[in-house]
Amino acid sequence: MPRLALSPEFPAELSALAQPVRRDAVVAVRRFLQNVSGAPHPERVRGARDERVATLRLADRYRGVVVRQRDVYWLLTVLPEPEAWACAQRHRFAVNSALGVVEMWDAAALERAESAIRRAARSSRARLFAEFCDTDLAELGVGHRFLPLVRQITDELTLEALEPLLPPTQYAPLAALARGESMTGAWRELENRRCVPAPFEPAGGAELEDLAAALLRSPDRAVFVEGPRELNHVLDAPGWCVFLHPPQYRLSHWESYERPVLVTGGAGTGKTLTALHRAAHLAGNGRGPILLVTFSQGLSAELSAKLDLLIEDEVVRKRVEVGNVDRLAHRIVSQAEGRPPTLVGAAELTALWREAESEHGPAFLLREWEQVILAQNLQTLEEYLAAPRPGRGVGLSAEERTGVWKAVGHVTGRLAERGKRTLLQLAAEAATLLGQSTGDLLEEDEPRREPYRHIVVDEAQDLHPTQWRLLRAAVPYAPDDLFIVGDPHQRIFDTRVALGAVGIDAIQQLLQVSHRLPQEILSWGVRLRGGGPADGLVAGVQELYGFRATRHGPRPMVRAYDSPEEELSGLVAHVSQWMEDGVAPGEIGVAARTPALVRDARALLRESGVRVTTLHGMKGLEFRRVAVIGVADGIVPAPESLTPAEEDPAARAHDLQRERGLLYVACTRAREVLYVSYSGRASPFLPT
Ligand SMILES: Nc1ncnc2c1ncn2[C@@H]1O[C@H](COP(=O)(O)OP(=O)(O)OP(=O)(O)O)[C@@H](O)[C@H]1O
Repeated sequence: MPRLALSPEFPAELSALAQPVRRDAVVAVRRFLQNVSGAPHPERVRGARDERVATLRLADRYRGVVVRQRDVYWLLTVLPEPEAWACAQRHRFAVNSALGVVEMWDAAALERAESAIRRAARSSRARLFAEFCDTDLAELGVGHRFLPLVRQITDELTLEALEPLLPPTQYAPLAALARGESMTGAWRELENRRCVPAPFEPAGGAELEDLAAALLRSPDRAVFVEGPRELNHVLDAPGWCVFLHPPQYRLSHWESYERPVLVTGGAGTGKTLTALHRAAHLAGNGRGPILLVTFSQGLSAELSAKLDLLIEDEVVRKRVEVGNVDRLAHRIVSQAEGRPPTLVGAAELTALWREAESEHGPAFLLREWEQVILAQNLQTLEEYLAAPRPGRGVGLSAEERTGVWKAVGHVTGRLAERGKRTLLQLAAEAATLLGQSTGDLLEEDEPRREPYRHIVVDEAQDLHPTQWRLLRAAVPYAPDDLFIVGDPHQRIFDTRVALGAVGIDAIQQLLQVSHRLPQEILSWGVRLRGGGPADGLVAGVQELYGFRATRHGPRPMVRAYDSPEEELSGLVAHVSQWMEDGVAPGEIGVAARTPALVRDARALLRESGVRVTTLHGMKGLEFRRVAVIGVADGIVPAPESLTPAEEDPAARAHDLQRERGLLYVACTRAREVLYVSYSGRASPFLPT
């Protein structure tokens, strides 16, 4: 029986074929896999640069290109016959000598580039890698086939021009050396291309010839399918279900982490996908129930649907509960009290703060309560008097603090009398309940402190310290207890907490390549965000430096209009054009800062079926094309959400940063096209 592996390009190319061709091709691949009569035979290709390459006739005038070694077949692509033969002739394959992963490159194109580089090198004595001997380069996996070419490279620009032609595992360490990094730095770059953590130590040349073993070390490039069911899954599921990029794969499939893990990374670097795959991986191991939490109910529904696609086995899928922290808190408190808790509304809460007759306003008091008192879980006035007040710009004397404490006492007292609570109070109570011996609560014979064996957290940047305490209490300290992903630059709420401060001593990992954004939107977005550091999650601050994309696309369109009416007409015209271009309504997202603008845009686009939401509502979503409207001075930042500078300048600076983050989040949802508009004066956040 042949062993069949598919490349990530194959399902995508197959689905682009006309339906009858696709159907025939699927049948042919299935027959080939099962080795039954009518299965296509591998046919050698005359003039192929690599003698292991063959083609399979998959449909009338269509062929698959395969690389064959013994009983293993790696199916790369499906193309009309002439193109399939040309593809088969052009490519070469090898095993990287440092990582043991598979490499593939267009040798015909590289040969042409090589002769041009040789000609150019004759007129220059400079050689980019002169200071590195062959042994150094070999240690970095630079293959003997590439070495003569590498020796001719005179400067960094020539190397950059070769990027699309070289296998990434060849280019990455060379680019690092060219940037002036040490051998260690170059090795680190190379290591980042590794999916499977086990080191590769070839004992002899045989391993470098073993393509099948190399494919097993390259799950980003090849997936083995055992039978028709698995084949269908690979062909039908979205690409991200099957193929992860090396850092995503490594992080999500790591056997076991001794300590909690925090993965940070810019917009579209695959944090959510990594979290989903980690949850699926843990579920597959079956060591106990898993909670996958995210910020909101809406996002948890999206995550749940994605997990359904990712995990086929129902039993395994049932091991993962998907939810948000508020719901978890609600459930724990309901179970303990025997009935659902009643929540207080925002207007009632504001009225209570007013009633407290403090010299400070309701907004100030609410922040002080949430950001200082609840955040640090302060239980007594003495604790409050001694507590630091990070992020609060106005100092409070002991007398003033006593006044605030009294106001908080008034509000919490009234709430208790009315049997009402805020969501954060609920989270705090749930954490306390879990901290007690909760045998009764969880209806267990054996008292235990937690309902989950693993917790995976998405959108971690916006969780409040109280919510972190709840999560910490909901999973015992053990290997693989917490796997957390987030991006401090996308924070859109007021909480900033270093995980260490809430008892989560996490190992930090970074994802740096955005697979959603084209470079043009990413660069513009980074300028919009201010490029400045963000704090929270990790101790200290985190920079956006080093964040990059792999694709190019059009630059964001920024359009100025004379009036709000014209701006809305402009929006409708653009959205209509996109739909005429063939973009499905579900692939278009429209966002604005204010509910009024959202209402107006919704009314105009009602028939179209596109999603229109607030900037907040864009969190965690993704669209092919995105329009953000009303990015005008006086709307973004929203004046009413800014603390007056005279009241608290530090809080105002935080507010501005949060508003910036909000716009950044909305703009970085676009996979292809970003359109931004305003009427009147542009928002001060827009890059010039
Ligand atoms: N391995 C992959 N295969 C296919 N597409 C991918 C892969 N990784 C990332 N992408 C693309 O990038 C998008 C972003 O992934 P994901 O939502 O996981 O990123 P994120 O880091 O959580 O983003 P954000 O923080 O901006 O919400 C995916 O929806 C997909 O389009």
